[in-house]
Amino acid sequence: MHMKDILYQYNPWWEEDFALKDIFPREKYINLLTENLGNDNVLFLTGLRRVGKTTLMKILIKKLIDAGIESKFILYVSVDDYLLKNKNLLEIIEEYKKIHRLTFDHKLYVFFDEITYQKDYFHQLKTLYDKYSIKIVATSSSSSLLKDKKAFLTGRSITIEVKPLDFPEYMVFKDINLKKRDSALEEEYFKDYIRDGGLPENVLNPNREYLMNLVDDIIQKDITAFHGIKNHQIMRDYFTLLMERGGKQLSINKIANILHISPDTSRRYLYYFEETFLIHLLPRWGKTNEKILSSKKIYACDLGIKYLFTGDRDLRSYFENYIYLQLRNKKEVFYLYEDGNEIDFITSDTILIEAKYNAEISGKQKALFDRMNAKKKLVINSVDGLKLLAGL
Ligand SMILES: Nc1ncnc2c1ncn2[C@@H]1O[C@H](COP(=O)(O)OP(=O)(O)OP(=O)(O)O)[C@@H](O)[C@H]1O
Repeated sequence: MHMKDILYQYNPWWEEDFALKDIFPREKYINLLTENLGNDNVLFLTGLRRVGKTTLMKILIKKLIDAGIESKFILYVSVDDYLLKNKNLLEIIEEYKKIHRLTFDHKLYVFFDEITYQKDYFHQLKTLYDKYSIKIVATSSSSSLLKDKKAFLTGRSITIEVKPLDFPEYMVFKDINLKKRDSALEEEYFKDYIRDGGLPENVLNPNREYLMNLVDDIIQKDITAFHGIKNHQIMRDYFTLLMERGGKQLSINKIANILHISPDTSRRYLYYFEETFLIHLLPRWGKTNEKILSSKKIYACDLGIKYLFTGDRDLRSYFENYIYLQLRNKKEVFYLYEDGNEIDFITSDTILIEAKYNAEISGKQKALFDRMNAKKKLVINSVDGLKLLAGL
């Protein structure tokens, strides 16, 4: 297949009206992305596989077309396409220029999906950035591949992490509209949300096998194959252990012992999970040294995935995990641990947050809570209480 034909397939709007079917808008992200379309920065979208990055790109493309941008000035390519394996970004752009006889006097909008599949994508992006009047939007499902290389575009790139649907978005996707305030019903729906999680396809059509295959695929393609690890099963076992330890301080050594691997290997594997967004690690609040040496707490990327591995035996742990996901990227966040007592979260601007689903804060914890000099102190113990997070 010629590259020209491939590009035509990826960009149906060059020839016909472009419509998006059965897509729910995710206003928060769309507003944030639209705000960033106007500037020259390279816009990176990261996040877990299947979380909806490509869909957001397509929504942006539709917005541009609806705003009157001529469709030939918009290019979308999935860089991990097998047929484009031997083509670099500059060659793709050259072909695109040829197709539309573009001279680059016009501003172009170029969307590269899964950009990190190109080995030296950052050099190529920099060349494109320096050479043309071009707005580049790119996605990646690996945090570290972006982190290492973004230095080439210092001050000229913005990264937005797309997260699984939160509970209000879940309700929209499920077409549930609680007209009257009904806390009891809301709690029930939240239990459904815990089971389904926030991955769009799984919310629309819940299926354990889908989530299991997704986790397996990420472990297989993005971890074992990518890092040359031969034992796939050990990574599955590792991930199961991580899910079971959700919300707890993680001991790299204990996991190393259980899996019969060295502590160094255990640490390395842990970061592989983190870079695929399958898990998130929360550092301890304190002096720099303490922060580095203390164990981190672990959270799942998605409640549905956590549910797959641990079932519904501890709703409180899901609630805490949910709060972590809401705080993530909004604030720099840590956990607080002092004299054997723990407060779930403290933000860098000293907001204390304790997740206590259907329970009261314990006496010792309360003492620590009261003793801390903090800007705000929140105990969240119900789904209704989650609204307190909106104001942060
Ligand atoms: N806003 C949405 N409304 C309806 N369905 C959605 C929405 N966002 C994502 N989906 C569905 O979820 C699935 C995954 O979405 P998408 O391909 O955009 O994710 P992705 O993050 O780009 O995945 P990958 O990293 O694997 O390429 C698709 O089937 C898509 O239709």
